[in-house]
This record gives sequence, C-alpha cells and structure tokens, in this order.
Amino acid sequence: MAPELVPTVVKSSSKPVALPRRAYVTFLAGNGDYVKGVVGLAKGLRKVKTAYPLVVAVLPDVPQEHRQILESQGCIVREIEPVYPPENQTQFAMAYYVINYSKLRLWEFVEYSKMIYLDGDIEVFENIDHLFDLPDGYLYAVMDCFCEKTWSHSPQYKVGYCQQCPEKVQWPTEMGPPPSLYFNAGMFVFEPSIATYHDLLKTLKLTPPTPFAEQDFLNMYFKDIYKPIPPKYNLVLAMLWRHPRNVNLDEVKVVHYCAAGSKPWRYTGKEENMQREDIKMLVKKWWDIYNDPSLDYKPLSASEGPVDGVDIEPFVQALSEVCQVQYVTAPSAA
Ligand SMILES: O=c1ccn([C@@H]2O[C@H](COP(=O)(O)OP(=O)(O)O[C@H]3O[C@H](CO)[C@H](O)[C@H](O)[C@H]3O)[C@@H](O)[C@H]2O)c(=O)[nH]1
Ligand SMILES: O[C@H]1[C@H](O)[C@@H](O)[C@H](O)[C@@H](O)[C@H]1O
Ligand SMILES: [Mn+2]
Repeated sequence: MAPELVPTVVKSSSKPVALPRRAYVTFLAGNGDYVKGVVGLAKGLRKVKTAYPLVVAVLPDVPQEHRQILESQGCIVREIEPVYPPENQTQFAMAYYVINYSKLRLWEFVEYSKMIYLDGDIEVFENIDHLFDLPDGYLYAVMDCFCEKTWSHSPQYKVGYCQQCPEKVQWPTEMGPPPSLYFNAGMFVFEPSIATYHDLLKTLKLTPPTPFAEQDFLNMYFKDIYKPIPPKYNLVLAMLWRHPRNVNLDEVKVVHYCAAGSKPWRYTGKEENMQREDIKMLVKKWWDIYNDPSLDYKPLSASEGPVDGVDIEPFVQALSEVCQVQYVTAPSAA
C-alpha cells in the first residue's frame, strides 16, 4: 500500500511533530578523496540508526559531482565561505590545516540548537545520539594525545608530557602551570549561536595562527566551558600504542583515522604502526561499511513508491527545503 505523506511526517503523534533541531555536521574541502570519508561517515551513521541528519559544510571548491554523491547519500549539503587566519609565517603541523579555520562557520548554523561535529576521517560504529542530551552550556570533546610526531613543535612533546598520562612525565614546575586540558577537534558537541559565531571571527582576527590551526584556536576560545568526554567517543588511533591502558577497544563507539597512514581510503599499511592487527581490523571495518550497498540512502519516493499514483518526491523535496522534514521521514544520517 502506498504511504500517506502527512501521517508519515507526523507519524507517532496526533499533534504535529516538533522538528528536532539537532544534526551531525562534518566539513568537506577540495576535490580530493575526503569525499569518500564523508560517504563512509554518512553510511556509518545510517548503520547505527541515528535519528538525526548529517549536514556537510562544503567549501566552494568542492565540485558539483561530489556534492551530488553526498546528496544521493542523504546528506544535507550546505556551502560555507572559507575563513582565513590573520597573515603570519606559521608552520602548520600539516600545511592543509589552514582550511580548517572554516569550521568556525558551523556556529552560524542556528537552525540547529545542538550539533555534533565529526571529521570526515571519522567513523561511528555505535549510536551516540545520547550525546545530544548532555547539559547545554558546554563544549564536549575528547582529550587529545601529545605523543605523536605531529606534536614535535610543542613544549609538551619536547618534555615528554602528555595529559593522557600526566603522572608519567610531570609538567616541569619551572614551566609554570600545566597546560589546560586540550581536546582533539575532530569531534565535538556544540551549540550554534550567532553571538558566538561573530565573537569567534572577531577573536580570530586578533589571534596569530598556530600549528594546529582552528584546533588550537577552539581550545583557547572554549577552555572555560570545555568538558572532556571518554576516549570511546573519538578514538585518536595513536592512543592504541601510546596509552593502551586508557582505551578499551571493545567499548569504542567512534574511531578517528587521524594517525599518519591510517585514512582507510588511502591505507597502504606501509607507515609506522599500520601493520598492527587492531589497525588492520579498524580499516577493514570502515571498508565494510563503505562498501555495503544496503547502507546506501534510499529516498522516500524510491523506497515507498508513488502516493495514489502521484510522484511525491518533488513535494517532499520542497518540504525538506523549507522545514527539513527529512528528519522525520528519513531518520538515519539522511
Ligand atoms: O583535503 C581535505 C582535507 C581535510 N578535509 C576535512 O578537514 C578535516 C580535518 O582534516 P584531517 O582529518 O586530515 O585532520 P586531522 O584529523 O589530522 O587533524 C586534527 O587537527 C586539525 C587541525 O586543523 C583539525 O582540527 C581536525 O579536525 C583534527 O582532527 C577532514 O576530516 C575533512 O573533514 C577535507 O575535506 N579535505
Ligand atoms: O591533535 C592531533 C591531530 O588530530 C593530528 O592530526 C593527529 O595525528 C594527532 O595524533 C592528534 O594528536
Ligand atoms: Mn581527522
């Protein structure tokens, strides 16, 4: 039987459904292969049956073809303007990190009251929708590790201090108080706000860039409201060999393929640590999701057919644009 459109939208209640103002959001720049990461992320979110859509904030240099791939995977594609830091001679830990300042635009997405940001090189293996229910007023994220070579510029790395294991090498007293807790900015729970957005951009203009780009900036800006959440919500892969006692792989819900050589779609196994069994297993798990056709997005019209012989897809599309009705009709990462 053909579905009735309106009851589908307001399915579980006699009153109109209050549209959830929550979404996952990721970021995509350029015409390279990170689009694969985002497709993998969209499919992973669908697999864990999230109730919320995935918004992809794209820079203008993302080609139309890639935007179409994302839309066909049920993502909401939204273009943002790049944000540049003030001129400086900074050496970023990776040259391309400069584009990540554009993530500051996410605070402008005020049609959502709460969002979970996830890097394109992240995969979600278990549902984390409950993180949206954490108390408002804070920025939640996972504490980073300072032990990899990408940190070699930092005083922490030079003295061998890591916040994951602060008792191993203590912060030297002659260097003043230990640094504030520092999060990895590949995953965080935040509340969009126009006031915060303007203040972020204003503050950036007065802030010289630093090696970890917007990650350093966000850590500085939100240090008073940052609340750490357990590593299982953003497993920075180096934790597996740097701090194995802080990780229980069986409990991990979100994996961040950020260690050198670990991006699944570029994986060769040649780089240091990449022949570890746990890494090979995690890379395979990513590919299993990416290649699973049953996790491809199925638009309403294709999966449920015409309503009384009428193709409702244009209507659903139009509704989606004005009130994001797809939260209700296509719940998983769609
Ligand atoms: O060509 C690119 C490069 C990056 N990205 C996007 O930018 C994100 C960040 O890049 P990486 O994942 O490669 O960066 P890392 O995880 O190594 O870096 C960490 O430090 C960065 C400092 O800028 C960011 O804070 C990032 O979120 C954090 O996880 C990607 O996931 C992806 O979403 C693209 O779209 N295209
Ligand atoms: O904050 C950094 C960053 O995310 C790097 O890209 C990653 O390789 C490091 O391990 C991490 O500590
Ligand atoms: Mn990343």
